Formats: sequence, structure tokens, C-alpha cells
Amino acid sequence: MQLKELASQLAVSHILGDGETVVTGIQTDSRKVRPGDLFLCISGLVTDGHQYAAKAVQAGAAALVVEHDVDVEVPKLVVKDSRYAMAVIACHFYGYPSREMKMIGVTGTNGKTTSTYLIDAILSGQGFRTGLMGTIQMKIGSQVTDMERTTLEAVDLQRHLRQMADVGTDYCIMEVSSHALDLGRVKGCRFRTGVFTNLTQDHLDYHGTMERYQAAKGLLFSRLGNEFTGRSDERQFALLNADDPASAEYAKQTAAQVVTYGIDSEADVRAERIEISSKGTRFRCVTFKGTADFQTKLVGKFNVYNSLAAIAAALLEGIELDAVKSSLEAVHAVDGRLEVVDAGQPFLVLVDYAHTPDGLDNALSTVKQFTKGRVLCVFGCGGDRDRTKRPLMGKVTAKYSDYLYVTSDNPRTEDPGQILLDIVPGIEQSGMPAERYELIADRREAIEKAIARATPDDVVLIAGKGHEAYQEIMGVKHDFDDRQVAKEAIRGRFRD
Ligand SMILES: CC(=O)N[C@H]1[C@@H](OP(=O)(O)OP(=O)(O)OC[C@H]2O[C@@H](n3ccc(=O)[nH]c3=O)[C@H](O)[C@@H]2O)O[C@H](CO)[C@@H](O)[C@@H]1O[C@H](C)C(=O)N[C@@H](C)C(=O)N[C@H](CCC(=O)O)C(=O)O
Ligand SMILES: Nc1ncnc2c1ncn2[C@@H]1O[C@H](COP(=O)(O)OP(=O)(O)OP(=O)(O)O)[C@@H](O)[C@H]1O
Ligand SMILES: N[C@H](CCC[C@H](N)C(=O)O)C(=O)O
Ligand SMILES: [Mg+2]
Repeated sequence: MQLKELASQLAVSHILGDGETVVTGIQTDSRKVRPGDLFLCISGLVTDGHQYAAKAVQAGAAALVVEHDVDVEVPKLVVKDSRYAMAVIACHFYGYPSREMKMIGVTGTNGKTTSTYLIDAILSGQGFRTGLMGTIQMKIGSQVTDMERTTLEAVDLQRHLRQMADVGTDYCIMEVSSHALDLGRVKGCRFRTGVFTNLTQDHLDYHGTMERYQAAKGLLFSRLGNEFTGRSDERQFALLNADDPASAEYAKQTAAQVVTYGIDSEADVRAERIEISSKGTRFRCVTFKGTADFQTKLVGKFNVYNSLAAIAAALLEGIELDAVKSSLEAVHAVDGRLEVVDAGQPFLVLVDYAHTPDGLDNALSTVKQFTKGRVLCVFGCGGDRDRTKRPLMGKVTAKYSDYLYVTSDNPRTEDPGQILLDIVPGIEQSGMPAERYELIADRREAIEKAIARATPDDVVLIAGKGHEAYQEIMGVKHDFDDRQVAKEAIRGRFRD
């Protein structure tokens, strides 16, 4: 595509050099530039992409997008805001793929990955071709790849959406993180449905306050439904959790049709008579398309919310309640979410991805409900992330656990020992005596100790890393999988 065609998408911009220069790809990271690419210089939070313009050109960049002139001899498109230009250019370059599929975006502090998996299971169960994008994986046609980010930057997002559209995808179901909304990664995407799971504390390192965090998530809804076309297949929906106070604000902001789900409040899709066991959950679901009794393999009240979101999203696509029920009931636990680790031991070991105070409250209160013996919890807090959530996570784990093994969870560039110390005030506040918790920076050792202490009827919950297969220390990712390590610890203990 010619540089001048991309320039024509931006009202206030100008070209320095030959506008007929052809670019064959788009890139925002100089280290990934290939010959013929257009390199966009983004002024980021850590560094300024303009500094890497020369490197990008050395690697073969045919042209640049810049906010100011740089001393490099290739044609340049000068824009006001290169992050905004990135979304506009990416959408145009890849031919607006989100218009060729029905996009379902899920935002919220917890439950995004789980809800997207459930929606995917129901829609694909009906024979629709689905694509999935989120924390664990990206699925395009039959190809599945692991992900490093929850929501991709606009250039990567649009490129993959193009691939999804090209393989004939009917529905793209994707997680939309608050970082993505705030940084404009999904600008230009046309969503059919925006789903809100819940809002509780996380990411205050980035957003600063809960108000700003709430507002970032609100962008998914405030951009939804502004155009009424009269066509039912072009209707847009804001699917909101009636039990979460933030929903009222999102309902006001959106022009889309608001549909609610919930348990405690009046809602369009509501669960009643909830019965939770360690094997699954039963509930009656009263909807605008009838009533049905569900028996799912997913454990916990929080998973009833995730199920309701998925049921409502599917009903809005015209799927019959019976069909929704049979697909949902067939779903097993999502990878690393209350996943059972079984190496023949006489007690239950679960690996879960709870890494926020509310996530831990949900996971642990659920476990507590069906534990006859003691709850032994292994957990930590991520480095280079919201520090204020650390004592809160300490407090909530202490509330539900009989023994706590406080350990590392991706210390990243921080001192692991200091992160543990940041957690302790919350444990102390809960009144847990010192002999019932240990600080063990080495996660393997912490898991081994918890497994060594467990007796029949106890439950060991290893929280925070779920599906992750690494432990990031000082910027280096070391192989580490809680499920594998737990199995090794069990085998070590029960070896004859
Ligand atoms: C806060 C945040 O999301 N920051 C992202 C953002 O960083 P930034 O704008 O500050 O960029 P920067 O690092 O200053 O770099 C500026 C520019 O220089 C470029 N550069 C940099 C170095 C170089 O050698 N060459 C080069 O070209 C970069 O590619 C970038 O375009 O853009 C970068 C490039 O795309 C991302 O790598 C970076 O993700 C950081 C590392 C990150 O950790 N993000 C996490 C918090 C995140 O996004 N998490 C959410 C999930 C949250 C949830 O679970 O709810 C997610 O969606 O994954
Ligand atoms: N609806 C929910 N409400 C509260 N907690 C939940 C909910 N669903 C899941 N959780 C808890 O949060 C953890 C993470 O769930 P999930 O991966 O689905 O969330 P997510 O929003 O995708 O997280 P991330 O922001 O890291 O992508 C689970 O392991 C569980 O402990
Ligand atoms: N998407 C979340 C995941 C946190 C997972 C936890 N294991 C950690 O590293 O803190 C984040 O980037 O904050
Ligand atoms: Mg996720």
C-alpha cells in the first residue's frame, strides 16, 4: 500500500518525501522490522520509539510514521499522535477485518479468560467458526498459539483479525484489558457485544485510581452502539453484570442495547437455587428466552457469573436455551483455573490463576465451602505491578486459609524478598498467628512444603500463576509450571 493512501486516512498529517513509496507491512518495534515495513515511532511510557528510527531503517523499513522529523533518509508521514495513527493505519492496511466478523469483547478485572472460553464453547458447539484471543491463547481457524499479552497492540491485533476473517471466522471472542482500552489498542474495532464481568482492585500502578480504572473499562461500552442501522444482525449489545455497581455507569454511557445478568439483583438472565460442590455447580437459569436447570463442571459462585455472561451472550445470538445448556454443561475447567492436580495423593491439590484480592476471595471462599480439613494456600504477588494490592491479598488469603505459604509470583525486576514483606501487614491485620504462615521466596520450596503438610481432607490451593509455564525473575523467564512442580512434589513425598 502507498504511504499517501495511509496518509489520506488522517486529516491532519503530511508526508516528507515520496508519498508513492510502497509499504508491505507495519511495525512498532525496531527489533521486529522486516524489509519494506512502515515503522511507527511511538512515544511510550518507558522509551521513545523515535530513537529507534535509524535502527528500523537499517533493518529495511521503507518509511516512517513520526510525530516530528527525525534525521533518517526515508519518506516520513508526520502525524499528531502516532499511537492514534497506529490504530487508524492498522485498520486501513488490513482492510477493517472486524467488520467481517461478529466481535464479542470481554472486559472486567476477573473472569475474562473464563467467560471467553465459555462463549467460544457454546458458539462453536452450534457449528459457528470461532476465533479466540486472550491471556492464554489465540485461536485462528484450527491454529492455536500461546499468547504473552491479554490484548495485542493495534498493529498485531488487526493483522491477526485479518487472518481470522480470511479463514471465514463467524465470531471473534476476545479479552479486552483495561491497558488495551486506555492505550487505544482496540480503537477502530467494531464490536457487536461488549461484556462486563466485574470491577475490583488491580492495576493501580498503571491507572492510579479506581475511578480511572473504571473509566478505562468504560471505553468498551461508550464506543458501542452509536450507529443504528435497523438491521438485526447489526445490533450491538452491552452485556452487564447487574450485581456490580460499575454497570449502572456503563449502562448510561452506552448507546447499545443493555442486557443484564446477575444473581443477587434483578437481571435479564439470572441464576437461582445455586448448589456448589467440588465437582461442579447446579443452578436454575431464568432468562428472556425461558428457564433451564444447569449442571456445570465449573466450580464456584464466580463461575456462575461467568456462565451467565456466556449464556446471555449466546442467547443474544439467537441460540436456543437447550443448545446453550448442552454446550455449557460439557465444558471442563479452563486451563489453570481451579484445575485439579492429581498424582494419586490422598488430598485435593488445585492450581488457580487468582492474582487479585477479589480473585483470591472468590477462589478461596469456594474452596473453603467444600473443604472438610484444612486449606493450605500457596500464593505471591507479581513484581512491577500494583503494590497496594499486596497487603490486601495477604489479608484475604489469611482470612480463608489455615496455613499460608507466601512466595514469589513473577518478581520481574523487583527484589522477591521485599514483595513478600509488602504482603505481611495484611496477614498480620487478619490476626493470623506467626506459626501459621511462612515466607519462602523459592516457589518450588513453598509448594513442596504445602504438599508435605497436607493430610487427607485438606485442600492445597496454589494461586496466581494458573496456566503460566514460567517464573520471571530479573527479566528472565525460567521454566516453571505450578502443575508440574506440584506433581513432582507429590511424587517426591509419596515415593516408596
Ligand atoms: C503499560 C503497557 O501496557 N505498556 C506497553 C506499551 O509500552 P510503552 O507505550 O510504554 O512503550 P515503550 O516500552 O516505552 O516503547 C515505546 C516504543 O518504542 C519501541 N521500541 C522499544 C525498544 C526498542 O529497542 N525498539 C523499539 O522500537 C516499542 O516497541 C514501542 O513502540 O507498549 C509496549 C509495546 O507494545 C508494550 O510492550 C508495553 O507492555 C508492557 C511491557 C506491559 O507489561 N504491559 C502489561 C501491563 C499489559 O499490557 N497487560 C495487559 C493485561 C492486564 C490484565 O490482565 O488485565 C495486557 O493486555 O496484556
Ligand atoms: N467472575 C469472576 N469473579 C471473580 N473472580 C473470578 C471470576 N472468574 C474467575 N475468577 C478468579 O480469577 C482468576 C482469573 O480468572 P480469569 O483468568 O478468567 O480472569 P481474567 O480476567 O482473564 O484475568 P487476567 O486479567 O489476568 O487476564 C480465576 O483463577 C479465579 O480465581
Ligand atoms: N495480566 C496480569 C496477570 C498477572 C499474573 C500473575 N502471575 C503476575 O505475574 O502478577 C498482569 O499482568 O498483571
Ligand atoms: Mg485473562
